[in-house]
Amino acid sequence: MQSFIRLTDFKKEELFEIFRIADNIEDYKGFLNGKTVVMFFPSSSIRTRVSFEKGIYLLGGQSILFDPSTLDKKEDLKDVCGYLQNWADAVVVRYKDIDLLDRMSKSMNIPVINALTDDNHPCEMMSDLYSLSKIREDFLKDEYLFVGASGNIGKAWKEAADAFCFSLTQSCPDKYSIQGIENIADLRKAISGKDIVCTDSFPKDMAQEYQVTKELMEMANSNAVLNPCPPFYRGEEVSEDVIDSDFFVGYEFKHSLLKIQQAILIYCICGMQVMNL
Ligand SMILES: NC(=O)OP(=O)(O)O
Repeated sequence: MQSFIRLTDFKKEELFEIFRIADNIEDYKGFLNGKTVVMFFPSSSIRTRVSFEKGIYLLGGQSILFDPSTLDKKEDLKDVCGYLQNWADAVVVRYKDIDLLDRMSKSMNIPVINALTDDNHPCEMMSDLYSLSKIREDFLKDEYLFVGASGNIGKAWKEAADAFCFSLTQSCPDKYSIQGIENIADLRKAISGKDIVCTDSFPKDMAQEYQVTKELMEMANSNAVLNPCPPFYRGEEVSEDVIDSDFFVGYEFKHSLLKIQQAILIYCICGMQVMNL
């Protein structure tokens, strides 16, 4: 078993193995029969939680949901985990502090799967890249642009670029730049030559200057796509017209969350054994 906390904990071929499991998800029917996945999600999560719950149900498993504040008990986390592993086969955690996930992983012999922290969002990145792998000629040769401030989604894109080795540029005021990525503060210059434009909600002082519009997307490479991280806000980081245009990859793009999160659970519970199935 292996936890799924950072993409950079995995070799590229291991991440592609998760894609392979997702491609063949029908072969894993009943994989979670008799198994329980304990999930910690705040009420704000819609997409990640629904797709995890549905994915566990379709694999024959049971999910039990707690609010993440349950992990803030006075009881030592090691003791919570020591008991939990008696009945759970994996845990899925959305929590601000990634250190808590690392501590849970060290305290249990079951996988801990990161469903968003203040540092990253590895399941969402895997789903986006899997979806892109299906619609782009070679998604690793595309030029990626992240429009937004340093935050969990921007850092998640950097982590994904490091793990999969693709080219990523950021566009934001210099004060919001992410260490280790080129920042082109002028969005008009930054978008030129890009294939995949990603956004996150951003601080109010970025709103107008950095709003991705249809006119701006027309300055990117032909066949460029806009992949905003939901929840996105029309009229803030993205214009109404760009969301209603063909540049927006659409709601169905996130359909892959279901398969990919199922594949992550399978991979993490089985580890290398799945490669021999
Ligand atoms: N993007 C994302 O993680 O969506 P939810 O917060 O709705 O799960």
